[in-house]
Amino acid sequence: MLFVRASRLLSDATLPGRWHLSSSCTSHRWRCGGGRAVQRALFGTTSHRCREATLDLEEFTADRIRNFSIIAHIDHGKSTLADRLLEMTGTISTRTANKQVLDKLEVERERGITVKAQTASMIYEHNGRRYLMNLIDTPGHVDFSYEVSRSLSACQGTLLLVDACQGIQAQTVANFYLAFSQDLTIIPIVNKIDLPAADPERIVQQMESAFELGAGEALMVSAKTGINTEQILPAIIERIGGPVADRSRPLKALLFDSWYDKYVGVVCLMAIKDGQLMKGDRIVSSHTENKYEVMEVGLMYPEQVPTGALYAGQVGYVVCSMKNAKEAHIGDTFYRLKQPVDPLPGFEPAKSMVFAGVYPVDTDDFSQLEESITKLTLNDASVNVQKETSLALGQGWRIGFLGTLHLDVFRQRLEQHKHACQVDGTYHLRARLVVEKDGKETIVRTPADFPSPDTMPHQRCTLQEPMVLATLIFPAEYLGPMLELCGMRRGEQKEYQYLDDNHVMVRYVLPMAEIVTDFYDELKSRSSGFASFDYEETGYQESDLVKVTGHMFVSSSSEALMAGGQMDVLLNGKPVDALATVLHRSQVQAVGRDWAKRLKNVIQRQLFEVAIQTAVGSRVIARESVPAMRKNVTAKCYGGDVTRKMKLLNKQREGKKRMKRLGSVDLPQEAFFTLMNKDSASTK
Ligand SMILES: Nc1nc2c(ncn2[C@@H]2O[C@H](COP(=O)(O)OP(=O)(O)OP(=O)(O)O)[C@@H](O)[C@H]2O)c(=O)[nH]1
Repeated sequence: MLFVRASRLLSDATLPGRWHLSSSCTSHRWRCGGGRAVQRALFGTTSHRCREATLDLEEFTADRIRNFSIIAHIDHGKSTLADRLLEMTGTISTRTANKQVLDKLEVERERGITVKAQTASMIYEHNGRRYLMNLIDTPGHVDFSYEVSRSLSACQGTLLLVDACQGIQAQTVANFYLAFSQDLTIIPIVNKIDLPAADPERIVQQMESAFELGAGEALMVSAKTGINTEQILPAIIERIGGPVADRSRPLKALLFDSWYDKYVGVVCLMAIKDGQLMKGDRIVSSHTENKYEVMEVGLMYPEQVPTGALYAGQVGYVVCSMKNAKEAHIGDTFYRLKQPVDPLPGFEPAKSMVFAGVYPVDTDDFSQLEESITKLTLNDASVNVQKETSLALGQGWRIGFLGTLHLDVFRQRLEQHKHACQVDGTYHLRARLVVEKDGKETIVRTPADFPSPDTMPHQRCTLQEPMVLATLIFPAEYLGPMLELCGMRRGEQKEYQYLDDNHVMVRYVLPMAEIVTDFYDELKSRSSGFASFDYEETGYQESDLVKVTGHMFVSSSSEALMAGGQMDVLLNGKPVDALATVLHRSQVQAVGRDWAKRLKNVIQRQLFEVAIQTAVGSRVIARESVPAMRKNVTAKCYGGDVTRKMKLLNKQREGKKRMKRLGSVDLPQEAFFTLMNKDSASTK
C-alpha cells in the first residue's frame, strides 16, 4: 500500500511527462530492494540511479527478439491485455494494485485514453529458449494516429484486438490499414469472450470480410480473466518474425520517441537496426550532425533498467548528452562517430491541424504560464507554439494541435499545473492559401492571415482546406441518418460495404472542418451511440472559404451612418481582432445569424441603440440590435408645462446623437471568452 501511495506522490510531482516509478516497481523490488524503491518514490530519485539493477541482453540475437504492438479501438482492452502479458512474464507483479502500467500520463489515467505511445519489454521462455519481447503501445484516439504509425515502424507484427461484443469499429479498420501498409504480421484477437453478450463467431466473420483474414487465425481470449491468454506469446513467437538486423555491421539506430526527464535530460527510445550501442559510445545524429556521448542505455522493463549495451534488433532507451528535447528529431538515424551510415527513411513531422489562442487571465501570470507551456511541449513535439499578441487579449500564444482532443488534453494538463489561463474557443483549422502566380503557399492559421477580398482576385490565388478519409461503421438500420449526416457535411462517398448481415461500413472524404467540432456528437445521437468513426488525413482540396467578421453599429439608421456611426466591437476599449472566423460559404448564413444572437446576449445595454452585424467583406449577413437604455429625463419635471418637457427631451436626443458619434461599446474579457467558448459549432 505504502508503495502505491508513494508512487502516486511521485506521479504528481513529476508531471509533465512520464513518471518513472509506477506502482509496477513492486515487480522488480527484488532487484532494487523494496526500501530503496519506496525511498526513491518518496524523495524523487529516479530508477536510472538504481545502478545495480542491470540486465545482460547479449544472448538476445535478432531471431530471439520480437517487436510487436497492440492496436485496437478505444476500450477494446489494449491496456488490460498489455498488463496481462507483463504479468504473465513476471515483468510486473500480479498483485500490482494500480494497473495500466503503460498509461503513464495523469490525463491518460483520468480519461482512460492513451495519448503517448509507451514501450515495455519482457523476457519469455518458449520451447527452452528465452525471447526478448518488446511491446510498443499505441494511442487509441484518432488525433494520435501519428503516434500509432510512428510506433508501428519499430515493430514487425501487431495484435489486432477486437471486442467480442462490439465487433469491428472504425478505429479497428483505420489501425488495420496503418499496420497493413507497413507490412506487419497481424494476429487477430477477439477479446472479452467472458462477457455474456460475447459473440466471437460473428466477430471472426466480420474480420474475414473486412480484412480477408483466414478463418483459423483469430485467438479468442479474455484479457481480464486470463482465458486463453497463454496462447498469445507463443503465437507472437511463431507467427511474427524477428527483426532483420546485423550485429556485425556499423551502428544504425532509429530514434522513434523521446521525452524529457528533469534529472538526466532527454531520454530517447531507439530501435537498433544494425550494430550495437554501448554506454560510453560517441554517437552522431544524421539529421543535425550533433555529437553525443552515451551515458546510459537500457530496457524499459517496464521502467528504465540499465543494460550497458543494446544489440541489433533490440529496442531500448538511450540517455546521451542531449540537453534540449528539440534536438531529438523523431525518425532520426544515429551512427557511431567516424562510421557514418545511410540514414533510414525518417518520419514526416506531425502537422498541427487545429490552432487555438492561449492567454493568461491575469497578465502577471504570463511568465509562469510560459514556463508551463515550455515544459509541456518538451514532451510533446507535435504541439506547435508561437507567441502572439492580440490587441484585445494581450500577450499570449497561438498553439497548433493535432486535433481537438489533443487540444483538450493540453488544456487539461495546463490546468493540472494550476494555471488560470484562457484558451479561446475560436480554434481555427489549418487552411492553405496558394498563390497561383508563383505557386507560393501560405498557411492560414488565424482569420487575420486571411487574404482580404480586394487582394484575392488580383493575386489569382486559391484557398484550400484540409480533407480526411473517414470510416464509419454502424448497424444497417442507421444507414439513412448516417448517409444524410455525411451529405450535410459536404462528404463524398468512396466505399460502401456490409461487414456482416447487420453491419455497414462506409468511407467518405470529408472536409476536416466538418468533423472536428460536433460531428462525433451528431453521429452518436443519430445512431443511438452505435456508430463508430475514425479518419485519416488525405491532404488539401480547393474550397470556397470566406472570412466572417462581427461588427457593432450604434444604429443602422441613416442618421447614425451620416454621423459616421460604425464601431468595431471593443474589448476594454480595443477592437476585437479575434472576433472573426473562416468558414465555407455554405455555412455563412447560419453561423452569421448565430453569432449575432450570441453577441447580443453578452453586450450590455447602452444609453444608445447598438446594432450588431456579422458580415462577409462588405456584405452584411445577419443583424441584431440591443435597444437603448431609457432614462426618464422628465421625471423631476412636475406640472403640466409641455415646453419645459420638450426642451428636456430635445436635449436628451442631442446628447444621444453625440454619444453615437463618440461612443464605444466595451465587452468585458470574460464575456468574450464565454461568447467564444460557449459553443464551438460556429467557430471552425
Ligand atoms: N469483461 C471483460 N472486460 C475487459 C476485458 N478486457 C478489458 N476489459 C475492460 O474494458 C475496459 C477498457 O479496457 P482498457 O484496457 O482500458 O482499454 P484500452 O483499449 O486500453 O483503452 P484505450 O487506452 O482508451 O485505447 C476496462 O474497463 C477493462 O476492465 C475482458 O477480457 N473482459
